[in-house]
Amino acid sequence: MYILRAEHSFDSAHFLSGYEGKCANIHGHRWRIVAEVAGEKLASEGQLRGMVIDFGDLKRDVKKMVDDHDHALIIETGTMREVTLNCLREDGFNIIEIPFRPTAEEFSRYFYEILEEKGYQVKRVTVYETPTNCATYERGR
Ligand SMILES: Nc1nc2c(c(=O)[nH]1)N=C([C@H](O)[C@H](O)COP(=O)(O)OP(=O)(O)OP(=O)(O)O)CN2
Ligand SMILES: [Zn+2]
Repeated sequence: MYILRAEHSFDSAHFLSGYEGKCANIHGHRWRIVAEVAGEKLASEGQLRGMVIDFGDLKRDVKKMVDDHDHALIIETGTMREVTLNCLREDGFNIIEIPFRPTAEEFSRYFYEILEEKGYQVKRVTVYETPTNCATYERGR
């Protein structure tokens, strides 16, 4: 099996609702997303000869997915008062609501599923929350 890897980063803020400690406050990370996709066979002719897929396509899709989350405050639905959310939105802030706690683990599954929906045979997705801490999602066999 061949495994291809592409990575991209985005800068966004989050907080962990219900967390006891500093991560309960709004703070930012440079999130680094490493996506790995698999393929059994290489193309035998044409532009893709010797390739599973074109890195250019994979890079473009990973970058688009990641850029969609850049420079935002990413919050779990229901963890911020509507009035606060509305004020932030009215003041032009980019708020992304997601239906899960914004941890590295949850993001790794989330980005895995986005790439899967685009048709990739995803092997695993790793999300670095800091340069030294990451979580990886892959399907059990
Ligand atoms: N298993 C997980 N644990 C934690 C997660 C997570 O996603 N998965 N996330 C957090 C917080 O988001 C927090 O921002 C991480 O902070 P911390 O580990 O403290 O990272 P720092 O780089 O800020 O650490 P310093 O030691 O203060 O430099 C918490 N846990
Ligand atoms: Zn954090």
